[in-house]
Amino acid sequence: MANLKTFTREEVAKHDNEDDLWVIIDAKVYDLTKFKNLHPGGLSALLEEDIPGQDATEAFYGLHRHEVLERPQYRRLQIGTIEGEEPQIVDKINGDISNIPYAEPTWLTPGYYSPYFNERHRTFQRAVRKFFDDHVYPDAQLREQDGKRPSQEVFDKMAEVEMHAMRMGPGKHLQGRTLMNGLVTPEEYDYFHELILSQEVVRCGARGYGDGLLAGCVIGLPPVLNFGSPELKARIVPDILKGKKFICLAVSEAHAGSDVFGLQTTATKTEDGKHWIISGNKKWITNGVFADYFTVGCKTEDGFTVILVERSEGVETKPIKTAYSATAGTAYVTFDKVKVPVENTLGEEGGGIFVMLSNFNHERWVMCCCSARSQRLLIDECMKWTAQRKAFGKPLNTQPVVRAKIAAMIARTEGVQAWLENITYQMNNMSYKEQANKLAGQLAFLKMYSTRCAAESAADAVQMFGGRGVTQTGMGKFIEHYHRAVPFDSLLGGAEDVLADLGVRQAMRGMPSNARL
Ligand code: HEM
Repeated sequence: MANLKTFTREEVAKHDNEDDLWVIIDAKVYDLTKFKNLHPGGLSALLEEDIPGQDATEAFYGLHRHEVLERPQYRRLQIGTIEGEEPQIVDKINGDISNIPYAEPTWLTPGYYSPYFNERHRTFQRAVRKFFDDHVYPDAQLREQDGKRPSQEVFDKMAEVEMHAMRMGPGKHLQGRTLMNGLVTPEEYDYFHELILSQEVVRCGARGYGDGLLAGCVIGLPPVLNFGSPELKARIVPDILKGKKFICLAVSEAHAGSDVFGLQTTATKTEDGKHWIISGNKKWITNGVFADYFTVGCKTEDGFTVILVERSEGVETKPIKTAYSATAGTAYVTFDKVKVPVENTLGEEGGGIFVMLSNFNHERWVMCCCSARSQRLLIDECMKWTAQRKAFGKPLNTQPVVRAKIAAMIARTEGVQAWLENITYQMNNMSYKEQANKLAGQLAFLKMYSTRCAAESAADAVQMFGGRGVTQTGMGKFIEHYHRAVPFDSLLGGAEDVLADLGVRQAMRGMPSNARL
């Protein structure tokens, strides 16, 4: 921007035709003469009577995201600014808090208080957000499009600040590590820190990439950490937490999803009792395409057993095409007589249900963190869009029906986050066993409720964006993506109806036998 000049509006007005075409956008002057034939929106749009030589700010923001002007190839088109005027619309600043009302949870909104988050959490949040904006967001936008695995540099950067370890939650695995360059100690790291981390991941607005960013590890590694032998852990965990090796959870099958007793993958012992022989298939396995390790639910003589399988002879993975990007590495996995040492058994033989159940609460809570945060993106997008987009001569947000949709969206999002923070506070104060007893129902309800809210808000957002809400590029690109990907959240970790029923059955078990109306 070294050669920018200043112009008066009168000077700009002289460049008002096809061969000499300038416009003003937010006090910046653009020369579109050479660009006009390359303009993706066509030449005629630039020659409408109120555009050449004039202020096109309103017309531009009704049709383009601000990020268009941030792209280097378009930034070059700016030749100057208007004398005595300052641009009002700012570029994205990495690490910034959104100033759009309700686009951040209250604890991040200036002037509000929180009983849960302290200054240390806030410092941590600022660093994590800056980290994601600097190192993850650009990769997310690329990979969600090309479907390749998240870049190794991103995994490496995350490992430098111990993010892979932090995403496993508070616990022994953090001991001796320097977390986020020392901004939080392993002893003080709590579930609110983890909530922050999980929620910042989601801000990339790229759902497949979010899962590609080692969601498989978040659900597949805890059984190893909690139930693996010390030797097994010493051998595989360090490389996984460094982002060099990848692990996934392989439970659901073509034959059975939530119904673990219906699983058909079998593990039988060799005659000498030293190995398992595993055969069967697993479906919808997040990160399976690039995983080195598989935490596998198997049918065994004693019932259901969880076994760690390493990628080896007889293991094959094929990508499954889903509604979101291949960057998540969603796989169909087949095990054909795979030989696995019995030392890779996680927990007791026949005790797989306990291993799985102990994982479910944390897994569902992480999903709630993500779902709650992702709904903020809808608010951010819809508040901006309905303010800058005009229909029938007025901004969309002058229509009561649009405001009613936004109201419902905000109310749902605030409700979900408040409930989530309450549960997180319980988790910080309960033992793991108490959590299993008291929070399974709460989390089942919250997850079911959150994903229903998300789907309703996504559908409302599409209505507000119209055709752009179903278009993969341009103004509505995040809405289209969200609306397409939101069913994932409603299925992972248990379908909504299954979770709802689980919660009610738990509540029924807690009914006092002498209760009467
Ligand atoms: C610096 C100036 C401009 C640049 C760099 C630019 C760039 C672009 C780009 C990249 C697109 C593709 C859609 C997207 O990615 O959002 C687009 C679409 C479009 N642009 Fe521009 N544009 C500029 C100015 C204008 C102006 C002044 C108008 C006049 C109103 C205009 C009208 C349109 C229209 C009608 C579309 C199609 C929108 C759609 O498909 O929804 N553009 N422009």
